[in-house]
Amino acid sequence: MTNETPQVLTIAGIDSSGGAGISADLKSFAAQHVYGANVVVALTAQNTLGVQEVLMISPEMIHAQLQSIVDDLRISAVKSGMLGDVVTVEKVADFLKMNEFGTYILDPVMVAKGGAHLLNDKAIVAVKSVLLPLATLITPNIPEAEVLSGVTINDHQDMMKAALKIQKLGAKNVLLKGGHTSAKHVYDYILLADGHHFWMKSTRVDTKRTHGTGDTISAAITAQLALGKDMKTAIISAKAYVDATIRNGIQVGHGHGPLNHQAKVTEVNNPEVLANV
Ligand SMILES: Nc1ncnc2c1ncn2[C@@H]1O[C@H](COP(=O)(O)OP(=O)(O)OP(=O)(O)O)[C@@H](O)[C@H]1O
Ligand SMILES: Cc1ncc(COP(=O)(O)O)c(N)n1
Repeated sequence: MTNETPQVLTIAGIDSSGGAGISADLKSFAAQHVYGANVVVALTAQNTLGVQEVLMISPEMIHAQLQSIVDDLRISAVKSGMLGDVVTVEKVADFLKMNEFGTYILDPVMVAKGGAHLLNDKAIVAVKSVLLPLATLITPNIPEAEVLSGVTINDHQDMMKAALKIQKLGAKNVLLKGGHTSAKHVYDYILLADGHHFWMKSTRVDTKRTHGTGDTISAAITAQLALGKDMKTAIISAKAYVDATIRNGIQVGHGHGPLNHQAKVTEVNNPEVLANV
């Protein structure tokens, strides 16, 4: 057999301005040299200023898309992003249980940068009970980790406490992203399945162009795992990639602009990896 390009799948929403959601995922997959398929669960009328409209796709149409994928493609890793409502969350959970993909990355997208809610309250409960226990890795940001764990996060100790609680809910590995602070450095906390834990530290980029950072890093991790990397290496490599896309910004729109997926990753983008902070 010839060298096959890994095939990965994102299940998420579409952002019409191309910065977040499925658009960010596909750009991130392409940059990691894997083939990306996409199942659309929601259409959003969205730009860098905010989300103007959301249209959920019917459960039947979501089912049909998922079926089309498994009937033909050979998916080795799946990630999910914006899921919107309970029916969609349950559909995704059923699909994951029926097909053993091995790797499932749960990005528990709840609120867009502009403040729009992309997951309703009942669906948050469903994510916690049916999707979280299926996750190889969950990638909450600070507000999402607070909702999932019930821990209010004010410092590094709180991040560790929240990640442990989330792992106890069933996710094997946890990446708690630290973008939502105003400190000079950003610290992401990683708790692995075997209890090993570490921090990734990088210098904060003073920019509003951070639309889709969460989608981009979780998609890059999905791709790296599909390429055969171990969890720690996949996370560090994806972090360097997202750092490059933030640090080499392009000017699009008037609000939270998108990332630059053409950016080259260099030494500068490697995070400091620390056992303790
Ligand atoms: N201003 C910044 N400078 C450098 N790195 C950043 C910055 N903002 C976010 N990051 C990094 O980007 C990644 C995503 O973090 P963040 O906490 O913003 O996730 P998110 O809120 O889910 O993203 P989004 O909602 O925009 O999709 C993390 O690795 C974080 O450290
Ligand atoms: C369809 C879709 N999926 C995810 C996000 C989160 O991204 P961000 O927090 O950067 O707005 C979004 N805005 N839109």
